[in-house]
Amino acid sequence: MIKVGIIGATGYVGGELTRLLSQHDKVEISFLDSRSYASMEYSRIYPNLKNIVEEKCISINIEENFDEVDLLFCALPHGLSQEAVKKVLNKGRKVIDLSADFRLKDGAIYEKWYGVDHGATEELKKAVYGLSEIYTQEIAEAQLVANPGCYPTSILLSLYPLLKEGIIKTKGIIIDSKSGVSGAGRSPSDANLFAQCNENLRAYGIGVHRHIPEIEQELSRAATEEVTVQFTPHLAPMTRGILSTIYISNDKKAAYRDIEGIYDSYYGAQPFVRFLGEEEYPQTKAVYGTNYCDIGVKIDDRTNNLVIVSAIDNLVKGAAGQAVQNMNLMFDFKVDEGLKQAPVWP
Ligand SMILES: NC(=O)C1=CN([C@@H]2O[C@H](COP(=O)(O)OP(=O)(O)OC[C@H]3O[C@@H](n4cnc5c(N)ncnc54)[C@H](OP(=O)(O)O)[C@@H]3O)[C@@H](O)[C@H]2O)C=CC1
Ligand SMILES: CC(=O)N[C@@H](CCC(=O)OP(=O)(O)O)C(=O)O
Repeated sequence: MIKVGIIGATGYVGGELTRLLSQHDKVEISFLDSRSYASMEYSRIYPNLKNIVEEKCISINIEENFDEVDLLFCALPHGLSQEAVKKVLNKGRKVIDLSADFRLKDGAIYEKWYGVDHGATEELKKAVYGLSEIYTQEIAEAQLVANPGCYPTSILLSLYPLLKEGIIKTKGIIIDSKSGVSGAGRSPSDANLFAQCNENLRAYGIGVHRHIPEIEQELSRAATEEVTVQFTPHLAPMTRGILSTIYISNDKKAAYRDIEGIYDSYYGAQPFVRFLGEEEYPQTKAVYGTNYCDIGVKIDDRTNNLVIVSAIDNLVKGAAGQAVQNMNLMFDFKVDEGLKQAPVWP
């Protein structure tokens, strides 16, 4: 049994971490930190957890509360967890940060894309990028895991194996992703008002979205050469889910059976990546509330394009579920412990 604490526990990602951890047999939640709701019962904020999570929120004292836990989850907006991460590492404990602060290996690239200084570049060197199925061994040995972004998770699980095995081109990759509104977090904003999201679909951040350097960093590692991508995210009128559709011209003449073989060798023994083949296409409802990532592939001989589609739940595989999966790796628990829920349907 390990003790964990969550800071930023009242955000959507914190809420999802609490839901998943409340069902994990090897975990005891020590504290649920909140600035805004200190002393309030947690289930007043997350009514789905009534009679399941009895704790009240507290505003933690870093020095005292960090001594209680084996692992800290940081689910704060970017730029806010660096001091906490430094303290946890100094105390020799483990931490999983769900923000973008430790994902980019180069602090200068973080500063360019996020527009804020990086205050923990030494700690950055210790961070392991937490894409569970790809960096499994490094994550198991890590003290600091940088949990991937939601869009990057859906994209990298699809593309990393194919680039690593050299079966697709590194140039001209086009990615079109659609996200549910919970991807924007719980803080209200004009752009996320119901009347403006419902029955609406819109692109945003074309060529400037903050996940571009993260996607390119990891695809370049896979390909061992610089990879650039055309990435367009869209806000879709749904609560959860990301559907990514990726287009690459099939100039290397990849055959379906070779692609299937590569996915099978990377994910055949992994519980959460389901390869659907070339006849079935992933859909967000089929992974809703779960840690699954569904992937499908179509080779279009008429246009000479390879089209890859992937679906995840942004709050689970795209955030809290992948973090719990990483915790399982770090503490040598079964990889699917606490994550075995089947998706709801319809
Ligand atoms: N939403 C998603 O799908 C995903 C989110 N992420 C990342 O996870 C992290 C948390 O995201 P999410 O839960 O969606 O965000 P939310 O905005 O829903 O929650 C963040 C929480 O952080 C706390 N907080 C503490 N200090 C501040 C501050 N100065 N400003 C704002 N909030 C503060 C707030 O709780 P309180 O006031 O109670 O302390 C708030 O509830 C972010 O870094 C996000 O980018 C990663 C992958 C997917
Ligand atoms: C729909 C929506 O707004 N999505 C968010 C996803 C951000 C996120 O969660 O990513 P980080 O963890 O890297 O901050 C966005 O596009 O900014």
